[in-house]
This record gives sequence, structure tokens and C-alpha cells, in this order.
Amino acid sequence: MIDKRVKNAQEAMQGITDGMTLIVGGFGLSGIPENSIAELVASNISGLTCISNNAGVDNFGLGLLLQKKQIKKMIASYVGENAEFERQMLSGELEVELTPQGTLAEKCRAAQHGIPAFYTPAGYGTEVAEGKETKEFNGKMHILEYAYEADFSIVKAWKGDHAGNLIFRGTARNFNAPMAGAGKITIAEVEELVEPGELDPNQIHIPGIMVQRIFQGEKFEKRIEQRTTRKRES
Ligand SMILES: CC(=O)CC(=O)O
Repeated sequence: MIDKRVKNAQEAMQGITDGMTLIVGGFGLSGIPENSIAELVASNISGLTCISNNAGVDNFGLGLLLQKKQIKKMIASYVGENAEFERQMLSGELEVELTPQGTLAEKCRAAQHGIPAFYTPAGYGTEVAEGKETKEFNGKMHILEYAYEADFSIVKAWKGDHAGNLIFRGTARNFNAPMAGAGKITIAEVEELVEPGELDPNQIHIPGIMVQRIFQGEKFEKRIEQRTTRKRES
């Protein structure tokens, strides 16, 4: 068994440098690899391209990297409720590539499984399809989408073992599952790091082969709904 453990977030982030592309797990405020993000914020690495479902909120998740202007380009499907994101995008400081949510997940999953590209009907006839190859299947038009190529994937799991096997809990499974193994190197931060053999093999969501580095996070914020509550019109 290869022992994938590293001491802490600082050791886990070794090799991440300016200008790299990172795939980062999470959905809304759930399953965010927050210890890893805190370390990236402390490192001052800049010019990053981040691929993630969301761009965080102003004081949490990738929002913290945005605040320090460490992200050059954001590839995401849902970017609401983040004032600094909106400001940087509108001022042209931040490059943004909006991607349909299912396509984003599939581009990660394709990378995870070594599939270079796939066809999807999502986005056909819209801006998303501009400049992309198209093909008809069963009378329906599809666009060709490419798997992501990223330097690192950074995911968050509930439990993991020394071999990198991961179990997610609840909504935190989200994008973390297809993102593990999608980057050249996958870093997993876990709430609880256990001995090999402790995890029930039937419960493992991601096998250790997808993970190169694993560490136990030091601090996880208990975040319940803290986003802007939109007023419903009655
Ligand atoms: C709508 C989404 O993609 C995630 C969220 O609720 O922030």
C-alpha cells in the first residue's frame, strides 16, 4: 500500500505555482476544501485558473482567493451571490467561462476516466456552442466538449485513509466525486483520516488510486445557510 499522507495543507499544496489550473470541489457552501484554500490564500500564488461549480461567496470558498486577486480565470456553472466576483467580472479583471452544470461535471468525469472529449446537446444553439464542433445524433444536434486538463484537483471528503480511499457525506459528495482524479495530482483534505482497513469497502466512493496526497484538515467551519436571502415577490 502506498501511504499518501502528507502532514498538513502546506505540504499538500507543494508544487502549486503561479498560473496553474486547479479543479476545486464543492457545491454552494457544501464540501469546500477550505483548509486547502486557506493555504493557497496564505501562499500568495496568483494567476490561477480555477474550475469549480461555484466561485464561493465573498468571505468563504474561492471567494477568499478572489478577494486577494489570485484568480485570473474562473470556469464555473453558478457564480451568483458573490459581489467581488461580479465586480471583477464586470470590470474585465477576471476572465469567466460559464459552463452548463452537467457539462462541467462531465468534463471533470471525462478527465477522471481518461476520456478526451464527448458530445452533449447542452448549450447547442447558444453562446456555449460558439467555435465548437457539432454533430447530429438521432436527429438531435450535439456539441463536442473536451475533458479538462488541470494541474491539480483539490477535493474535500468526510473520511479518508492512508491509501487515499475517500467517503463523502451528504451534499458534500457533489462535485468532489467527479473531480477526484481529474487533475494530474489530486489532493484530498478530509475531516477524519483513518488507518487502512477502517473504512468499510462497500462505502468507499472514490478509490485511493485517484488520490495522490491526503491530509486531515485542522479546522472546518460549520456553515449553515449564510448567503443572501432573496426576497420572494408575493
Ligand atoms: C445553484 C448551484 O449551483 C449551487 C449553489 O446553490 O450555490
